Amino acid sequence: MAAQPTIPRRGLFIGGGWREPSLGRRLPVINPATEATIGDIPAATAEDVEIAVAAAREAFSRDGGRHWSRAPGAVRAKFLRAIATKIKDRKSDLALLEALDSGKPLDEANGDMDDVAACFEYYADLAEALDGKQCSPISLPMENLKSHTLKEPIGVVGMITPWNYPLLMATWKVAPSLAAGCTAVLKPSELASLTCLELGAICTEVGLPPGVLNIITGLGPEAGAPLSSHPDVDKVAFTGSTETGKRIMTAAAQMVKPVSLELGGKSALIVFDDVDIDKAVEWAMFGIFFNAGQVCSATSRLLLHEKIAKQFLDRLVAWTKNIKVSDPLEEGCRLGSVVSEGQYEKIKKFISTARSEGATILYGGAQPQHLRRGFFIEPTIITDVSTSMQIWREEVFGPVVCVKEFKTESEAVELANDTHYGLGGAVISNDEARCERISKALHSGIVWINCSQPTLVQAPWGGNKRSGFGRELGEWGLENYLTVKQVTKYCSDEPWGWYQPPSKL
Ligand SMILES: NC(=O)c1ccc[n+]([C@@H]2O[C@H](COP(=O)([O-])OP(=O)(O)OC[C@H]3O[C@@H](n4cnc5c(N)ncnc54)[C@H](O)[C@@H]3O)[C@@H](O)[C@H]2O)c1
Ligand SMILES: C[N+](C)(C)CCCC=O
Repeated sequence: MAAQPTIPRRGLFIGGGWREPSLGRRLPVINPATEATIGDIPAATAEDVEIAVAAAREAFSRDGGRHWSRAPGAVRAKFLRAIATKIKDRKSDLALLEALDSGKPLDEANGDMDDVAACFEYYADLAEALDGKQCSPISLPMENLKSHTLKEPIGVVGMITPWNYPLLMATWKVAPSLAAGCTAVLKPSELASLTCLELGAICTEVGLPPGVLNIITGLGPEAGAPLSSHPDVDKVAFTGSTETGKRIMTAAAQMVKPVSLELGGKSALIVFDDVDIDKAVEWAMFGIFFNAGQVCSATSRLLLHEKIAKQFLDRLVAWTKNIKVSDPLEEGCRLGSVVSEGQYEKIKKFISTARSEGATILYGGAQPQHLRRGFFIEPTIITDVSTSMQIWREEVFGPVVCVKEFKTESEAVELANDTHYGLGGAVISNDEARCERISKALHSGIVWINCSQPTLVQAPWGGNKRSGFGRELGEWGLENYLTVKQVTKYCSDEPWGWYQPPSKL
């Protein structure tokens, strides 16, 4: 097992320095795998939001923006690359903090840190490329007018993020917004904020100009709500539950403030009868047991062709029994604890409701026998599910998959689309044409073919329907933080000629 680190005691990161929260309150940090309190984080309130937003505004307009918001992208790229380098240098201690804070296996947390560094590097490249995209001419059907566009940073961004990938979800917003020239106030989830606070320490080490990134920790209603409704925040970027997303959107609407919303999901994985069963089983497991199913795009509804359903489920159970469920720091752990007692109780309730509604718990459904402390839930497979059951309709956000059989391709598509969500979807089949058809038929922002979950920083990420709108990652992620200005110039020696000039006396 990895050695337990000392949990750094941090304040709020505002204006390039650390501040105690105005009301002096702190929130406990609980290791969900042991239930032990391992540290605490500051609890920001509206007073702190005020100070953080002012710091971000001052940094945005400092020296007319010469050092940040209007500086060449190449200047900002230098800072983003320096942050990436520090993340890599500190990879093992950041991964350890992430695992202790969230309960995810250390191997997964290490992978997350690689993704964080790659994201900062990717947006460093895009910041540089932005310089070459300025002053793009617009083709016009006349000679006397010339137009071009400027891509400008949207301003001060409020960012509110969840706990399932604490530093990675924050990075998906911080890296592109800083690349664009915005300044930001980040409010990570109160359930897992440690690595985001360490990002503050890294910003200091790389000499990021004060106030460009501010990080305030605290509860949603106390710190998140005043941030989302603050009149001096130009845009709110949110990742979290659909319920909170609605609140954010309502608050932002009062100021006609743009929002991007990355919300929940109930994605389906469709498996046809022409597949290599074991290969497909492993993707089905990765789609729902990775990060204990606490993944917005988790393929939590498994649709099996009736001809292979029995054999598939037998193999799925056999493979699932083989998952190492343990303390996240144990070598080879593949399923850690869920993030908190609240989530643990919520997931158990979903399972008991499924049972009481007539579904069968084919495997799992309880706390593992060998782990009596910590918020662990066995990987759980639920069959005999009908489309009216809660387990089919609602996001569990835990290691729980529900299974249905289908006969035809159109039935599979209909079942997959039978949800208010529209984040992800996946199909496994050896028939390429069928996979193409299904990728077009699924009502979702992401489709995986012959896999589930691989995520690339270059490709757009986001959902339709109640999974939100806007796209993160790739060049779409940068556009989220840019506003396009049209500049039009009259360039003729002739007068405009609409009004009669006054007669000369
Ligand atoms: N679409 C995506 O890319 C994506 C990625 C990760 C997670 N998610 C979704 O996130 C959810 C799990 O995360 P969670 O439990 O942290 O979500 P949550 O909505 O409870 O919390 C998310 C963030 O919002 C804050 N918050 C809570 N109430 C608020 C309020 N009234 N005003 C402003 N901020 C408030 C929280 O403090 C936290 O920082 C799941 O539904 C999951 O699907 C989506
Ligand atoms: C693709 N990842 C890395 C699992 C991240 C998904 C983000 C949403 O939960």
